[in-house]
Parts: sequence; C-alpha cells; structure tokens
Amino acid sequence: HLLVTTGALGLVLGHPFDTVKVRLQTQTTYRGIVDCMVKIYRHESLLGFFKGMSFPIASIAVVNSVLFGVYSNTLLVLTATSHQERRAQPPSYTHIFLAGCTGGFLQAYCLAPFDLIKVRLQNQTEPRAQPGSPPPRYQGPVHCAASIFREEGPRGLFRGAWALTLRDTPTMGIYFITYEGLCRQYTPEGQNPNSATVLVAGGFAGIASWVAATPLDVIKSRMQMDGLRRRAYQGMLDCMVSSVRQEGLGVFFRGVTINSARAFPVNAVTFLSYEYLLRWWG
Ligand SMILES: C[N+](C)(C)CCCC[C@H](N)C(=O)O
Repeated sequence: HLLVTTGALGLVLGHPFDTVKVRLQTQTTYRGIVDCMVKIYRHESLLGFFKGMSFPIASIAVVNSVLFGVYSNTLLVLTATSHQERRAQPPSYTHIFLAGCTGGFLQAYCLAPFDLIKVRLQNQTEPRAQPGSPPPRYQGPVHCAASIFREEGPRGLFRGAWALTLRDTPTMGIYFITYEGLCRQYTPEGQNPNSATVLVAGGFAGIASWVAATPLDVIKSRMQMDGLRRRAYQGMLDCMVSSVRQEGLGVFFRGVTINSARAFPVNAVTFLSYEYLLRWWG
C-alpha cells in the first residue's frame, strides 16, 4: 500500500510539470516553460494542469509492479542470489543494466495505452465544460479510449508504443545503474542504504534516465498525437527527420528542464517505497 500511496502522491504533485512538458513537446504555440504555464492558467485555470491524470494514477501500481517485479526477477535469474544475499554479494553493473532493460521493455507495453490517453487529454486546450462553448473532443479518459478504439481501431490504442518501447528499454537500464551506483557509493559495504541515500539516488536516477530518454520521448509524444486529424508522419523515422528539419536538433531536448524538476521527487519516493517493500517482504 505504501508503494501505491506514495507513488500516486508523487504522480499527482508531478503531473502539472508533466502536462507542461507534453505541451512543449507537441505544440508550437508556447515560447517556453513560463509562457506555457501562464497560458494554461489563464485559459484553463489550475484544473488545466491536471488534465489526463486519472489513468496514470489508476495504472501506476500495475506498471511499477511489472517494472520492479521483472527487474528483480531477471536479476535473480542472472545472478542466482536472493534479495537477502544481495547486499553481501552485489550484482555486476552489466546484470543490473540487463535486468533494467528487460523490466523497461515489458512495462512499456503495459504503459502504452494509458500513456497515449494521458497525452491526448493533456493536449486538449479547451477550458472545462462551459455552457455554450463547444465541448472538447474527448470528455474523459474512458470516452477518450472508446473514441480512439472507434476512430483508429484497436491498434490505435498502441499508437507510439514502438517509440515508447525504444525510449524505455535502454533508459530503464540507466535508471537502475544510476540508482545502484549512487547507493553503493554512499553506503558502507554489506549494509542497506539509509533513507536519505535512497531518496537522493532515486532522484538522480530519475533525472539521468529522463535526460537520456528525452529525444525519444519527444518523438513518442508526437507519434501519439499523430492520427488525431490527418496523419502527418509516415512512421517514427519520418517523425524524427521532419521534426529536425523544421525545428533543428534542439527539438530532441524539448521539455528536458521541466521534466527533470518533476523526475527528482517522483523517483525519490518511488525508490524509497521499493526499498521498504523489499525489506518487509523480500
Ligand atoms: C525510463 N524513463 C526515463 C522513461 C522513465 C524512468 C522513470 C519512470 C517513472 N515512473 C517516472 O514517471 O518518472
């Protein structure tokens, strides 16, 4: 329950940052972080920052269980040491990286439809239902899922899933390597890292992996928005090429600043609850 509660809390607090990131990556109307925040607040009120939040919250438990479950089981298979023995016999960084990649690969498939609906809802700029004004295209997460299914077919729900998988497979390896590396650096041999170490290592793991993930994150978000009206991109490669042509190489780092600010607290609490769970039940 702790994993679920703190994970959800981190997600709620981090969501406004995520919304600004997604808008900066997929829309050209904003000049920067502050401009985007001011416009959202003016046109959509505070509620605008929380669009698309319910599905990520509903799915975080499943997605994180898949990620951390696959990660620790892959490590178990690779190293043949249990959780209890792990502090005495720490796994190699190669094994950590491979286990992280495996976890990232499998969680990406669970995440894909939820992430798609989140991005579509976050990009709706209409203010909340006002009498007289036309309603937004999607009325909520379930309506959004049903509309995508109807308009774009069942495969439509997996739009951008390939880019998401490519984004997450190596960067989840980086995520766990950074976390383990920092923990080992600041923990005496054979001991468990203390809470402060876990928080800081988790926070930096979040930042490091998100910085590495940003180029494909931009492409992923753009692929997910494609198909809404008419298709603009032939595929992932075409999306990359035309984005760079139109906006320069800087396009690959859209939203990296605001996303890093979000990543630190969110991933600090994620790893803290992971460590507590391991110690209680591991
Ligand atoms: C691998 N990648 C960098 C994409 C994500 C790493 C952190 C995932 C975490 N649930 C979060 O929302 O921050």
